[in-house]
Amino acid sequence: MATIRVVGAAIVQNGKVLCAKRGAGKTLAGAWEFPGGKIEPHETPQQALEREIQEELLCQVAIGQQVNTASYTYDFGTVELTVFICHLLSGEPRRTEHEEFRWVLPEDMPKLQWAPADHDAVTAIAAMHFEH
Ligand SMILES: Nc1nc2c([nH]c(=O)n2[C@H]2C[C@H](O)[C@@H](COP(=O)(O)OP(=O)(O)OP(=O)(O)O)O2)c(=O)[nH]1
Repeated sequence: MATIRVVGAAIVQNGKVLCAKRGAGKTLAGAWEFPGGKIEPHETPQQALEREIQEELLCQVAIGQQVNTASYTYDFGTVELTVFICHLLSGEPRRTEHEEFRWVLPEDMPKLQWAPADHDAVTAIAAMHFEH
């Protein structure tokens, strides 16, 4: 099975990170994730992330430091997830497909039930400190 290349945004505001709960009826329903999605063949990871955030959260982000890339094999295929630290440029994130949004302090993020591909990124971000 082909690898599914995915990008996720850890959007930071006031020292907290936006965590998003996947909606019912989707793969990995109810799991927490970073907003984002699949990278199209012609896109860089950053281009894909800008597009996905615009489409899914109806706002614009500045993409910063790459946190990590990690792979996890689900029953439907292998997801290769790259996570970036992002900041809001304009607009406020709005829910169009997620069940819930939560702004969470980095150290509290590991308490949520994350999609398995996200665990290393969450551990890395949990050790970071952002300006309030
Ligand atoms: N956006 C996002 N996807 C993630 C994360 N962790 C993780 O395993 N995934 C998986 C879920 C999906 O299988 C795939 C991302 O595709 P997508 O965001 O386009 O998902 P989707 O629900 O629209 O598509 P589908 O898989 O339900 O067909 O990667 C994450 O932190 N963010």
